Amino acid sequence: MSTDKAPASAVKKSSPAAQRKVLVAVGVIENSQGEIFICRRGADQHQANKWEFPGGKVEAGETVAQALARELAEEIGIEVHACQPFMQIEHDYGDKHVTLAIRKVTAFSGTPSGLEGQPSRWVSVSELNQYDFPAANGPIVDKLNQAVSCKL
Ligand SMILES: Nc1nc2c([nH]c(=O)n2[C@@H]2O[C@H](COP(=O)(O)OP(=O)(O)OP(=O)(O)O)[C@@H](O)[C@H]2O)c(=O)[nH]1
Ligand SMILES: [Mg+2]
Repeated sequence: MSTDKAPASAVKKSSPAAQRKVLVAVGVIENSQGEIFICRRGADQHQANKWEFPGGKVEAGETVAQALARELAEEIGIEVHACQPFMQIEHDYGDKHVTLAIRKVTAFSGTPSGLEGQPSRWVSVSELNQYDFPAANGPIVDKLNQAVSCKL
């Protein structure tokens, strides 16, 4: 038997189930008028052409807040100064299982725009229901609407 093989532990690949699991940092960004910034996903992306709250996958060694700051700088050109936990959602799309770690961006600088060519806009919370979001996003839109209906 050959003895020059790497030990099994060194070549072990993560299971197919683990490979389709992703942790995603998602930013709910609000302006002084209470509007929320949303972007449209590309035609070649997962959940193609749906609207989203900007963000992306957390990379190895990053915290959610670090990933959020990196993604929002890359995708929409803002610098995040502070964020707060908003909610966490687990959703299985069949081809992919996502954990959305959603943060409310409470302080940022810069003017957000779609730096990757993606359509983007500020919309009032009551208008969010008119946009086609990925199925996982339903509870985010509901929670934002509940917060608005509680304001006097
Ligand atoms: N950014 C973002 N991703 C979402 C939302 N809702 C949702 O289900 N996702 C899912 O989260 C996953 C990762 O998001 P992403 O595609 O933005 O990741 P990324 O920026 O790192 O993209 P990349 O893979 O092109 O580098 C996708 O499967 C996407 O469908 C959302 O509101 N915002
Ligand atoms: Mg993204």
